[in-house]
Amino acid sequence: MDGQAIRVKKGLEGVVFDETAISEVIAERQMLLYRGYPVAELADRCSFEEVAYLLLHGDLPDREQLGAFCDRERRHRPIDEGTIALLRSSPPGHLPMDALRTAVSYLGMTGPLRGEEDAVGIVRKAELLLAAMPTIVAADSRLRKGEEPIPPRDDLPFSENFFHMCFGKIPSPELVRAFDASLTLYAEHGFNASSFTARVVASSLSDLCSAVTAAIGSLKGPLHGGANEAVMRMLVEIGSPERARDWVLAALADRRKIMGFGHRVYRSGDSRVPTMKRYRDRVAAAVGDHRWIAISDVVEETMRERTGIPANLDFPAGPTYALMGFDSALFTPIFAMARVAGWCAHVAEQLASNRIVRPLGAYVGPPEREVVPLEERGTGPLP
Ligand SMILES: CC(=O)SCCNC(=O)CCNC(=O)[C@H](O)C(C)(C)COP(=O)(O)OP(=O)(O)OC[C@H]1O[C@@H](n2cnc3c(N)ncnc32)[C@H](O)[C@@H]1OP(=O)(O)O
Ligand SMILES: O=C([O-])CC(=O)C(=O)O
Repeated sequence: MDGQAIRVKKGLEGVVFDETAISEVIAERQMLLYRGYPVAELADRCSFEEVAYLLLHGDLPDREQLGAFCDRERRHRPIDEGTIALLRSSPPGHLPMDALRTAVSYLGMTGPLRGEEDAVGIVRKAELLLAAMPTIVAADSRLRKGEEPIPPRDDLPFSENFFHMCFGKIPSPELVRAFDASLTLYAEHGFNASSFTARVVASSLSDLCSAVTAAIGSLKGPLHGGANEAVMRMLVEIGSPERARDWVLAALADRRKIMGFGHRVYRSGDSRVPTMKRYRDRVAAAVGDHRWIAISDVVEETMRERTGIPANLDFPAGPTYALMGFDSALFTPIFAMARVAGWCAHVAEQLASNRIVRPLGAYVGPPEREVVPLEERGTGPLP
């Protein structure tokens, strides 16, 4: 490389990859804006449908626009027999994130989601994915338990309908509101690993379902979206507030990462945590179960004292979903159901001003060497 010193940016830390008008993370103010609007205000004042519209279409909808958007979303909730058959044939004990990834990939071979992309058509396709993903997640969650899928209803808002498809009933408005707000908080977050993945795939002019399939794969990892499930496994393993401090100290002594803590961009606190905690606490009060909060408080206090590393969104979100009755294996698929709005907005933005993503690597392997023919390499029989 012209003899110049190369500085490798592991994990692309601090690298500005492109411009974006979708969201702004202002870490020093613990602030997150979606297209200029503070996410805490969006979570409190808007439905997830309004927020998804904002991310995909660029501004908050008026009533007419929202009505038309919700009509389209409700119309596209049912999934086809092929997708259901695919879920039915998934191996027993499979992970819901694997089922979701496979089903979205399958959708890319079918009907209106098939084919090439342009920045405008992509938003219509995004609406189809937004509508279909909850149906896939709910159907798979029931099939995994040996239960029949419950078809979506077209007379219910997004969050109510998801509860209906998972449980056959809708919980109290308090729980539905908290769930809806959590979707808003999860919907978008700049150039995080999964959104970056979606943009990289889109940059080769691949199709939307390929980009979203890859993004789901990226989200699944415990350093990213998979952390909300890992948080719950940790809280269950700790079991009681009395055991929490020693558990954390032992994990830190083993140099293990504590799930739901730390962030590449926020160093002094995740903008979304205060809002998510507020909803978590309301849900705990509504269901009368404060066990996970009591353990969480000790974990957080011990982390603050020993490392100064603050919690991220996954820390309060995981136990909130558990209190709502969801299996922990569903937490990351729920994250994906929300983040698909952000992923698709990123794919559209990438395509609107595309250049293929192609960074460099600093080669550290063997220097140039001559190829020795196989007959001269060792003495064993030739295959
Ligand atoms: C919605 C989301 O996706 S938010 C992220 C969810 N992920 C998690 O909660 C998983 C746990 N957290 C982590 O693994 C990390 O903090 C990440 C992946 C989020 C960020 O990673 P990075 O920016 O690369 O930070 P990095 O891992 O270098 O951490 C810096 C230092 O803090 C420590 N640290 C960071 N997070 C944690 C943690 N959760 N527990 C213990 N120590 C931690 C690291 O060990 C490292 O210490 P060192 O300098 O002594 O080696
Ligand atoms: O921004 C990140 O790196 C991870 C995160 O919080 C998110 O994707 O919501």
